[in-house]
Amino acid sequence: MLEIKNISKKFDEKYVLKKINFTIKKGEFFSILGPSGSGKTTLLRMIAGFTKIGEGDILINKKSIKHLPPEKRDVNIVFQNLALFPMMNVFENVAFGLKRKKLPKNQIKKEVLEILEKVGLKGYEKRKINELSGGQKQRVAIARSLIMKPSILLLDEPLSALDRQLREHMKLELKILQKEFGITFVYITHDQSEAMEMSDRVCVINEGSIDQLDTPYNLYNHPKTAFVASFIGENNKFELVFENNKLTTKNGWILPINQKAQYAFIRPESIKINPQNCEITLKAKVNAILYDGAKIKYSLISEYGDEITLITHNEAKKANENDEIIIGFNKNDIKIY
Ligand SMILES: Nc1ncnc2c1ncn2[C@@H]1O[C@H](COP(=O)(O)OP(=O)(O)OP(=O)(O)O)[C@@H](O)[C@H]1O
Repeated sequence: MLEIKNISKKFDEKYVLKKINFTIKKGEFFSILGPSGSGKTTLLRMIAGFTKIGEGDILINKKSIKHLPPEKRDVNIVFQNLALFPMMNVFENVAFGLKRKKLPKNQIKKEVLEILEKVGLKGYEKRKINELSGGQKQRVAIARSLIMKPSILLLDEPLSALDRQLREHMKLELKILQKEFGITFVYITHDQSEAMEMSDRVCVINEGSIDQLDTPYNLYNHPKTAFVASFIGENNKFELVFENNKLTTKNGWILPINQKAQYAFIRPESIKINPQNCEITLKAKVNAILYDGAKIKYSLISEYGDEITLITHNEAKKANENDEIIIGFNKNDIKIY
């Protein structure tokens, strides 16, 4: 339903977006993920109509929206700073768009009360915005957008101001609301775990270009570039040297791969302690251990001096600090770029 066609954008003679192409399906939870400055907000503002589309076009339901003003685009946006009206109470904030549409008073009341119940704010109608917690403000902002029943809701880092626990909770709530309303979400974030956990598909942007557009599963298991391999999830990264037909790390560990490459990656959970039957084994020393209940993270130094992180999930501790251990993994676990 939303097509981004060959979009490029220059600011001060420098391209911040380069030939961006993708299509978003109706009802999809779609994230645009990238580091700070990669061009995410610029793209979102073009969809919303706040930044002029330079080269390329944007289509909603096959019609170009290039020349439509923001209010005619059937999209709504939840800003990072929420942009709520501080002088109005919760009811008035949520009712704002419907009032502007001049709907009858009793219909506005009915719809506002319905949506407030859905976002868990029943009974908060008369509260002032500054009398709400961060999570409650967030829900008002979302209710205010959802009530307009846009085809597409754009969300620009909407959870970034919340503390960790609330953010975790709101991730789940957002996902549930999105499914319930069946609205297409375009979600901007620099936080890979937010994008991975909530999205149907994620578009990874790096320096203005798409590195990979894929499902969270494929981004994690089949990253197409070294950037995606290091940006998504935890990964062990090795810089490589190719000499005398041998691929080695800078510290001299020879990889069992007869091919030129610049980087190798091995996921921390692919590496085993004291393995039974792994194709590759190395000696390593345990430098430090981080325990968080669900997982244990071991920071190791291999016999060649390479730093390696190993993660086990919900298992008893298998080694202590300063222990000399054997670690192992299979050839398939090594991804090269
Ligand atoms: N109006 C503007 N004039 C000039 N340069 C701009 C303008 N808006 C954005 N830029 C530049 O374009 C680049 C992309 O910015 P953008 O805000 O889209 O990135 P982002 O990925 O959303 O980053 P963040 O996560 O930090 O918000 C940055 O280098 C930024 O400085």
